[in-house]
Amino acid sequence: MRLDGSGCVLPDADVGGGTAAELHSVGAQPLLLQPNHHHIPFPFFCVGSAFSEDQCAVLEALFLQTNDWQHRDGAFYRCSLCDVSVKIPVSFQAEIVARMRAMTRLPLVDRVVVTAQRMLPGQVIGIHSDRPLLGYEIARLVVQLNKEWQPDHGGVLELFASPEGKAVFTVDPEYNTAFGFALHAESYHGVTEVTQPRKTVVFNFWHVANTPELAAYVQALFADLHFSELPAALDPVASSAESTLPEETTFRAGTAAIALQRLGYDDATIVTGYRHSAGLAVCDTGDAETDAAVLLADWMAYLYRDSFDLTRWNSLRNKLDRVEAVSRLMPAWQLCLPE
Ligand SMILES: O=C(O)CCC(=O)C(=O)O
Ligand SMILES: [Fe+2]
Repeated sequence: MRLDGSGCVLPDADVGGGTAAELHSVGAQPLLLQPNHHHIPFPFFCVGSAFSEDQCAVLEALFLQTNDWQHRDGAFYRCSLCDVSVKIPVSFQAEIVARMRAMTRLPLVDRVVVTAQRMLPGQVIGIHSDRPLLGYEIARLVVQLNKEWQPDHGGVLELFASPEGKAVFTVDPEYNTAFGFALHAESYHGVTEVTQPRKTVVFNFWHVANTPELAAYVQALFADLHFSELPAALDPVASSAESTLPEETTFRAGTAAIALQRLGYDDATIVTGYRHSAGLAVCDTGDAETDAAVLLADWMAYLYRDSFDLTRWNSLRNKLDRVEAVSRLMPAWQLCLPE
Protein backbone atom coordinates (compact mmCIF):
# COMPACT_ATOMS: atom_id res chain seq x y z
CA MET A 1 0.00 0.00 0.00
CA ARG A 2 1.20 3.48 -0.79
CA LEU A 3 0.06 6.90 0.08
CA ASP A 4 0.35 9.02 -3.04
CA GLY A 5 -1.53 12.09 -1.85
CA SER A 6 -4.52 11.25 -4.00
CA GLY A 7 -5.60 8.16 -2.10
CA CYS A 8 -9.10 7.85 -0.74
CA VAL A 9 -9.98 10.58 1.69
CA LEU A 10 -12.01 9.50 4.67
CA PRO A 11 -14.20 12.04 6.45
CA ASP A 12 -12.36 13.47 9.44
CA ALA A 13 -14.38 12.35 12.38
CA ASP A 14 -11.82 13.72 14.79
CA VAL A 15 -11.79 17.42 14.05
CA GLY A 16 -13.03 17.87 17.62
CA GLY A 17 -11.77 21.41 18.11
CA GLY A 18 -13.77 22.80 15.18
CA THR A 19 -14.94 22.49 11.63
CA ALA A 20 -12.85 23.36 8.62
CA ALA A 21 -14.50 26.76 8.50
CA GLU A 22 -13.53 27.48 12.10
CA LEU A 23 -9.97 26.45 11.45
CA HIS A 24 -9.89 28.93 8.59
CA SER A 25 -10.98 31.64 10.93
CA VAL A 26 -8.50 30.99 13.77
CA GLY A 27 -5.40 30.88 11.63
CA ALA A 28 -4.52 32.56 8.40
CA GLN A 29 -4.67 29.22 6.56
CA PRO A 30 -6.17 25.78 7.11
CA LEU A 31 -3.74 23.13 8.15
CA LEU A 32 -3.73 19.35 8.35
CA LEU A 33 -7.23 19.01 6.99
CA GLN A 34 -8.66 15.69 5.87
CA PRO A 35 -6.27 13.22 7.46
CA ASN A 36 -6.53 9.55 6.53
CA HIS A 37 -6.58 7.59 9.77
CA HIS A 38 -5.19 4.05 9.89
CA HIS A 39 -4.91 1.47 12.65
CA ILE A 40 -2.57 -1.14 11.19
CA PRO A 41 0.20 -1.81 12.11
CA PHE A 42 -0.43 0.90 14.75
CA PRO A 43 -2.58 4.05 14.86
CA PHE A 44 -1.33 6.79 12.55
CA PHE A 45 -2.63 9.26 10.00
CA CYS A 46 -1.47 10.74 6.71
CA VAL A 47 -2.38 14.11 5.25
CA GLY A 48 -1.95 14.90 1.55
CA SER A 49 -1.71 18.69 1.35
CA ALA A 50 -0.74 19.39 4.93
CA PHE A 51 0.07 23.10 4.96
CA SER A 52 -0.50 26.32 3.05
CA GLU A 53 2.13 27.67 0.69
CA ASP A 54 3.17 30.27 3.28
CA GLN A 55 3.55 27.65 5.98
CA CYS A 56 5.61 25.43 3.65
CA ALA A 57 7.82 28.42 2.90
CA VAL A 58 8.46 28.89 6.65
CA LEU A 59 9.41 25.23 6.95
CA GLU A 60 11.62 25.21 3.87
CA ALA A 61 13.50 28.29 5.04
CA LEU A 62 14.65 26.29 8.09
CA PHE A 63 17.00 24.36 5.86
CA LEU A 64 18.67 27.49 4.50
CA GLN A 65 19.46 29.27 7.78
CA THR A 66 20.52 26.64 10.24
CA ASN A 67 24.11 25.66 10.70
CA ASP A 68 24.36 23.77 13.99
CA TRP A 69 23.31 20.38 12.66
CA GLN A 70 23.86 17.39 14.91
CA HIS A 71 25.02 14.41 12.95
CA ARG A 72 23.66 11.03 13.93
CA ASP A 73 25.93 8.37 12.55
CA GLY A 74 24.85 5.19 14.27
CA ALA A 75 24.71 1.92 12.39
CA PHE A 76 20.92 2.15 12.16
CA TYR A 77 20.13 5.84 12.50
CA ARG A 78 21.93 8.09 10.06
CA CYS A 79 20.74 11.65 9.44
CA SER A 80 21.40 15.23 10.61
CA LEU A 81 19.12 17.03 13.05
CA CYS A 82 18.70 20.61 14.16
CA ASP A 83 16.32 22.02 16.81
CA VAL A 84 14.47 24.84 15.04
CA SER A 85 11.67 25.36 17.59
CA VAL A 86 12.44 29.04 18.14
CA LYS A 87 12.12 29.68 14.42
CA ILE A 88 8.52 28.51 14.20
CA PRO A 89 5.99 31.29 14.90
CA VAL A 90 4.19 30.74 18.21
CA SER A 91 0.76 31.04 16.59
CA PHE A 92 1.70 28.34 14.05
CA GLN A 93 2.84 26.05 16.90
CA ALA A 94 -0.40 26.68 18.82
CA GLU A 95 -2.50 25.80 15.79
CA ILE A 96 -0.58 22.59 15.21
CA VAL A 97 -0.92 21.48 18.86
CA ALA A 98 -4.65 22.16 18.78
CA ARG A 99 -4.98 20.11 15.62
CA MET A 100 -2.82 17.27 16.98
CA ARG A 101 -4.91 17.18 20.18
CA ALA A 102 -8.03 16.73 18.07
CA MET A 103 -6.52 14.12 15.78
CA THR A 104 -4.75 11.99 18.39
CA ARG A 105 -7.24 12.64 21.23
CA LEU A 106 -4.27 12.88 23.56
CA PRO A 107 -3.89 15.53 26.28
CA LEU A 108 -0.84 17.29 24.88
CA VAL A 109 1.04 20.14 26.54
CA ASP A 110 1.33 23.47 24.73
CA ARG A 111 5.08 23.22 24.23
CA VAL A 112 6.26 21.89 20.86
CA VAL A 113 9.79 20.97 19.86
CA VAL A 114 10.46 21.19 16.14
CA THR A 115 13.38 19.42 14.51
CA ALA A 116 14.68 19.87 10.99
CA GLN A 117 16.00 16.55 9.70
CA ARG A 118 18.23 16.08 6.71
CA MET A 119 19.27 12.81 5.11
CA LEU A 120 22.03 12.58 2.54
CA PRO A 121 22.59 9.91 -0.12
CA GLY A 122 23.51 6.63 1.52
CA GLN A 123 21.79 7.47 4.79
CA VAL A 124 19.08 5.25 6.24
CA ILE A 125 17.05 5.03 9.45
CA GLY A 126 16.71 1.45 10.68
CA ILE A 127 13.64 0.00 12.36
CA HIS A 128 12.92 1.49 15.77
CA SER A 129 9.83 2.23 17.89
CA ASP A 130 10.63 5.55 19.63
CA ARG A 131 8.80 4.27 22.72
CA PRO A 132 8.28 7.20 25.09
CA LEU A 133 10.87 6.87 27.82
CA LEU A 134 10.56 9.04 30.93
CA GLY A 135 10.03 12.66 29.82
CA TYR A 136 10.02 11.84 26.09
CA GLU A 137 7.49 13.00 23.55
CA ILE A 138 4.30 10.96 22.99
CA ALA A 139 3.36 12.04 19.46
CA ARG A 140 5.04 13.24 16.30
CA LEU A 141 4.06 14.94 13.11
CA VAL A 142 6.54 14.28 10.31
CA VAL A 143 6.32 16.75 7.42
CA GLN A 144 8.06 16.05 4.12
CA LEU A 145 9.55 18.79 1.95
CA ASN A 146 10.94 16.96 -1.06
CA LYS A 147 9.88 18.64 -4.27
CA GLU A 148 9.73 16.35 -7.28
CA TRP A 149 10.33 13.26 -5.22
CA GLN A 150 10.67 10.08 -7.33
CA PRO A 151 10.60 6.45 -6.16
CA ASP A 152 14.28 6.02 -7.03
CA HIS A 153 15.15 8.83 -4.58
CA GLY A 154 14.34 6.43 -1.70
CA GLY A 155 13.66 7.78 1.77
CA VAL A 156 10.33 5.96 2.05
CA LEU A 157 8.95 5.76 5.58
CA GLU A 158 8.06 2.16 6.34
CA LEU A 159 5.80 0.92 9.12
CA PHE A 160 6.19 -2.50 10.69
CA ALA A 161 4.14 -4.74 12.95
CA SER A 162 7.33 -6.12 14.52
CA PRO A 163 11.04 -5.28 14.31
CA GLU A 164 11.73 -8.44 12.29
CA GLY A 165 8.81 -8.30 9.90
CA LYS A 166 8.24 -6.85 6.45
CA ALA A 167 6.85 -3.34 5.95
CA VAL A 168 3.09 -3.30 6.39
CA PHE A 169 2.58 0.25 5.09
CA THR A 170 4.80 2.72 3.25
CA VAL A 171 4.63 6.50 3.04
CA ASP A 172 6.36 8.30 0.17
CA PRO A 173 8.16 11.47 1.32
CA GLU A 174 6.37 13.74 -1.11
CA TYR A 175 6.32 17.50 -0.77
CA ASN A 176 3.84 18.84 1.81
CA THR A 177 2.64 15.45 3.01
CA ALA A 178 2.48 14.77 6.74
CA PHE A 179 2.49 11.62 8.80
CA GLY A 180 1.33 11.69 12.43
CA PHE A 181 1.54 8.98 15.09
CA ALA A 182 1.48 8.28 18.79
CA LEU A 183 4.73 6.75 19.99
CA HIS A 184 4.59 3.54 21.97
CA ALA A 185 6.53 0.35 22.52
CA GLU A 186 5.31 -1.14 19.23
CA SER A 187 5.24 1.81 16.82
CA TYR A 188 7.98 0.27 14.69
CA HIS A 189 9.14 2.32 11.71
CA GLY A 190 12.20 3.11 9.61
CA VAL A 191 13.30 5.04 6.52
CA THR A 192 14.79 3.37 3.44
CA GLU A 193 18.16 4.50 2.12
CA VAL A 194 18.08 7.76 0.20
CA THR A 195 19.81 8.48 -3.10
CA GLN A 196 18.91 12.20 -3.11
CA PRO A 197 18.96 14.64 -0.19
CA ARG A 198 15.76 14.35 1.88
CA LYS A 199 14.28 17.21 3.93
CA THR A 200 11.83 16.61 6.76
CA VAL A 201 10.47 18.69 9.64
CA VAL A 202 9.42 16.75 12.73
CA PHE A 203 7.06 18.28 15.32
CA ASN A 204 7.27 16.64 18.74
CA PHE A 205 4.45 16.71 21.31
CA TRP A 206 4.42 15.81 25.01
CA HIS A 207 1.71 14.13 27.05
CA VAL A 208 0.67 16.21 30.09
CA ALA A 209 1.67 13.30 32.34
CA ASN A 210 5.12 12.58 30.89
CA THR A 211 6.68 16.02 30.85
CA PRO A 212 10.35 16.96 31.23
CA GLU A 213 9.31 18.39 34.65
CA LEU A 214 8.06 14.96 35.74
CA ALA A 215 11.28 13.44 34.39
CA ALA A 216 13.35 15.83 36.55
CA TYR A 217 11.27 14.93 39.62
CA VAL A 218 11.53 11.17 39.05
CA GLN A 219 15.27 11.33 38.26
CA ALA A 220 15.83 13.24 41.52
CA LEU A 221 13.65 10.79 43.48
CA PHE A 222 15.75 7.85 42.26
CA ALA A 223 19.15 9.57 42.26
CA ASP A 224 21.98 7.42 43.68
CA LEU A 225 19.66 4.49 44.00
CA HIS A 226 20.98 1.62 46.14
CA PHE A 227 18.72 -1.20 47.16
CA SER A 228 20.84 -1.51 50.35
CA GLU A 229 18.99 1.51 51.74
CA LEU A 230 15.75 -0.47 51.91
CA PRO A 231 14.64 -1.65 55.38
CA ALA A 232 15.61 -5.09 56.70
CA ALA A 233 11.90 -5.88 56.99
CA LEU A 234 11.84 -6.23 53.21
CA ASP A 235 14.71 -8.76 53.04
CA PRO A 236 12.71 -12.02 53.32
CA VAL A 237 10.07 -10.83 50.83
CA ALA A 238 12.67 -9.58 48.33
CA SER A 239 14.86 -12.72 48.64
CA SER A 240 11.95 -15.00 48.00
CA ALA A 241 10.72 -12.87 45.07
CA GLU A 242 14.21 -12.81 43.54
CA SER A 243 14.37 -16.60 43.58
CA THR A 244 11.17 -16.98 41.54
CA LEU A 245 10.49 -13.82 39.53
CA PRO A 246 12.32 -12.28 36.55
CA GLU A 247 15.03 -9.78 37.47
CA GLU A 248 13.20 -7.03 35.59
CA THR A 249 10.19 -7.48 37.87
CA THR A 250 12.10 -7.50 41.14
CA PHE A 251 14.20 -4.56 39.97
CA ARG A 252 11.07 -2.52 39.36
CA ALA A 253 9.53 -3.61 42.66
CA GLY A 254 12.74 -2.61 44.46
CA THR A 255 12.62 0.75 42.69
CA ALA A 256 9.00 1.30 43.78
CA ALA A 257 10.03 0.41 47.35
CA ILE A 258 12.80 3.04 47.18
CA ALA A 259 10.23 5.65 46.10
CA LEU A 260 8.08 4.85 49.15
CA GLN A 261 11.12 4.89 51.43
CA ARG A 262 12.26 8.26 50.10
CA LEU A 263 8.75 9.70 50.34
CA GLY A 264 8.93 8.88 54.06
CA TYR A 265 6.63 5.86 54.31
CA ASP A 266 7.02 3.22 57.03
CA ASP A 267 8.36 -0.32 56.64
CA ALA A 268 4.91 -1.89 56.35
CA THR A 269 4.00 0.38 53.43
CA ILE A 270 7.33 -0.30 51.74
CA VAL A 271 6.76 -4.06 51.97
CA THR A 272 3.18 -3.66 50.71
CA GLY A 273 4.45 -1.54 47.80
CA TYR A 274 7.15 -4.06 46.88
CA ARG A 275 4.64 -6.93 46.91
CA HIS A 276 2.21 -4.93 44.78
CA SER A 277 4.84 -3.93 42.18
CA ALA A 278 6.21 -7.46 42.01
CA GLY A 279 2.69 -8.70 41.26
CA LEU A 280 2.62 -10.74 44.48
CA ALA A 281 -0.44 -8.98 45.89
CA VAL A 282 -3.04 -6.45 44.88
CA CYS A 283 -2.73 -3.39 47.05
CA ASP A 284 -5.99 -2.88 48.88
CA THR A 285 -5.13 -1.93 52.43
CA GLY A 286 -8.30 0.08 52.89
CA ASP A 287 -6.21 3.13 53.77
CA ALA A 288 -6.60 5.65 50.96
CA GLU A 289 -3.20 7.27 51.44
CA THR A 290 -1.30 3.97 51.59
CA ASP A 291 -3.04 2.67 48.49
CA ALA A 292 -2.41 5.91 46.59
CA ALA A 293 1.26 5.97 47.65
CA VAL A 294 1.75 2.37 46.52
CA LEU A 295 0.09 3.04 43.14
CA LEU A 296 2.06 6.22 42.51
CA ALA A 297 5.36 4.61 43.55
CA ASP A 298 4.62 1.68 41.25
CA TRP A 299 3.83 4.03 38.36
CA MET A 300 6.99 6.11 38.84
CA ALA A 301 9.13 2.97 39.07
CA TYR A 302 7.57 1.72 35.84
CA LEU A 303 8.22 5.04 34.10
CA TYR A 304 11.80 5.08 35.33
CA ARG A 305 12.60 1.49 34.36
CA ASP A 306 10.39 1.15 31.30
CA SER A 307 8.43 3.84 29.45
CA PHE A 308 5.21 5.84 29.45
CA ASP A 309 2.38 3.43 28.78
CA LEU A 310 -0.96 5.01 28.01
CA THR A 311 -3.06 2.02 29.10
CA ARG A 312 -1.29 1.84 32.45
CA TRP A 313 -1.60 5.58 32.91
CA ASN A 314 -5.35 5.48 32.23
CA SER A 315 -5.71 2.69 34.76
CA LEU A 316 -3.78 4.69 37.38
CA ARG A 317 -5.95 7.72 36.66
CA ASN A 318 -9.15 5.73 37.04
CA LYS A 319 -8.01 4.21 40.32
CA LEU A 320 -7.07 7.58 41.82
CA ASP A 321 -9.88 9.51 40.22
CA ARG A 322 -11.95 10.12 43.33
CA VAL A 323 -9.12 10.03 45.83
CA GLU A 324 -8.10 13.25 47.55
CA ALA A 325 -4.41 14.05 46.98
CA VAL A 326 -2.42 14.03 50.24
CA SER A 327 0.28 16.57 50.93
CA ARG A 328 3.19 14.11 51.12
CA LEU A 329 2.36 12.89 47.63
CA MET A 330 1.37 16.25 46.21
CA PRO A 331 4.37 16.97 43.90
CA ALA A 332 4.33 13.44 42.43
CA TRP A 333 0.55 13.45 42.17
CA GLN A 334 0.38 16.77 40.34
CA LEU A 335 3.07 15.73 37.87
CA CYS A 336 1.73 12.21 37.26
CA LEU A 337 -1.95 13.11 37.24
CA PRO A 338 -2.23 16.76 36.25
CA GLU A 339 -5.72 18.32 36.19
O1 LIG B 1 11.86 10.92 8.50
C1 LIG B 1 10.88 10.21 8.65
O2 LIG B 1 10.08 9.94 7.75
C2 LIG B 1 10.61 9.59 10.04
C3 LIG B 1 11.76 9.77 10.95
C4 LIG B 1 11.51 9.15 12.29
O3 LIG B 1 11.92 8.07 12.57
C5 LIG B 1 10.71 9.86 13.30
O4 LIG B 1 10.38 11.03 13.10
O5 LIG B 1 10.37 9.26 14.34
FE1 LIG C 1 11.37 7.48 14.56
